[in-house]
Amino acid sequence: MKSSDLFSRAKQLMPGGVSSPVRAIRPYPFYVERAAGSRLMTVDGMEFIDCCLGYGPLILGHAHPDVRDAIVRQVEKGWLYGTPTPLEIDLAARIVDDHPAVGMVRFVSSGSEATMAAIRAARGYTGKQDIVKVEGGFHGAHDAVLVKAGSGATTLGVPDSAGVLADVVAHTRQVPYNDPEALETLLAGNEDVAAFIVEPIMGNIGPVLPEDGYLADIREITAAHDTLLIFDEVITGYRVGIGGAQVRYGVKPDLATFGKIIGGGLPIGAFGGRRDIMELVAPSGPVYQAGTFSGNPASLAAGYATLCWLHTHPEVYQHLDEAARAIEEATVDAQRGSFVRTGSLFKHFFREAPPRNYRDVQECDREAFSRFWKAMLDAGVFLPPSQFETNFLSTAHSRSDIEKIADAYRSCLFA
Ligand SMILES: Cc1ncc(COP(=O)(O)O)c(C=O)c1O
Ligand SMILES: N[C@H](C=O)CCC(=O)O
Repeated sequence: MKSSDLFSRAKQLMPGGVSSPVRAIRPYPFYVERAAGSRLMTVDGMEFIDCCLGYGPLILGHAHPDVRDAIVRQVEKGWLYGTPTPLEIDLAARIVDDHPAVGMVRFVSSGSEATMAAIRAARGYTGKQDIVKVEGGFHGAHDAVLVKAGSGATTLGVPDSAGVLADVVAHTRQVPYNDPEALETLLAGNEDVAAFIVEPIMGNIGPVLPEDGYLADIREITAAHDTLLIFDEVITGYRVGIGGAQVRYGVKPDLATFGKIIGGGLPIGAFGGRRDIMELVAPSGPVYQAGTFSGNPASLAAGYATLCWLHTHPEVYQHLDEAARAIEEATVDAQRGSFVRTGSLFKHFFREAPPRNYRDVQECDREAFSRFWKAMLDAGVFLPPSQFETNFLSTAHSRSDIEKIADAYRSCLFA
């Protein structure tokens, strides 16, 4: 069956025809039959260079042999036990060793669960009720954070979701990114804030980068007001380097959340941080958190294989950075717009100056982005289909892939 026919059938069976809203490309999404390395192969016989990479987890590309072998080895031994496994100790130790801010970690099944539980732990620890998030920040699809949420929520025009109780979101305050004064003002006027949750590099409207000193400032401000700082590293964890943004920028949050890369492409999430906070999580403490699939052996195996590979090839972060720079160089003469990149995260914004925050990103010319995105697809490059999502590179992108992506940028931006 062709993609168009599959989508017609899917729409009869699933809301919008998809399992996650960002996938509902118009007029219909392409359906993937298989993937390898940097490529996606569709049921229609098309092949695309993939710069979406499952929205970030696949830093080693599709079906990396080490990760595939680890999954197969695990699956041959069974894939759900409902008991502890040695693997979870290995992965926990890896994450704890790599992150000075993380003394203990709990595995869950998604990034959404991780942020939900981290917020609960912060409330349990502080005894305070409110949280602060950044406008345009995306921390998954649970009630407390679906307020001015980035990602698909903004792309589809529902940054404040229907169905979320007003009483719940009354406890979620907002500040603009890159604005430490706004945070200081808010915390000075509200003593009931348990945590400030922030993507250290905004990945769900961007990337939008932290200005010099911003992360250190918010560390200082939150500490001064007895508010916990939560870094949501679901995208940045192992993406911007081993140790994520907290190591890269040298700022220690109280709690951190992970997902994506730590599962090597299988479902996972984790939250961790200071031991005195994490000790409050059940069964050692009263903050309840649980899950049938938490610490799923196949996900742990895929994640551990991915992190081991990154540890034995630390030079890849430099290579990925150079690859993204090569793409940027292809856009230097762009008549309009701005290119933002850090490591293997990159994006061309249809706005004169690089955005500093959500309000800036919303000024982008979305129609121009849509035309550009379609032209890139026609040129054989699949980018996430929104001005509000980050593009990714993987270690599977060859020099020739990067040249093709750069050529496509050149022709599609100037077309
Ligand atoms: C920064 C961030 N936090 C949390 C999430 C939620 O993760 P998941 O989709 O695994 O629930 C995402 C992505 O969706 C994310 O990008
Ligand atoms: N931006 C989201 C995660 O990072 C995209 C994933 C999704 O919503 O399906």
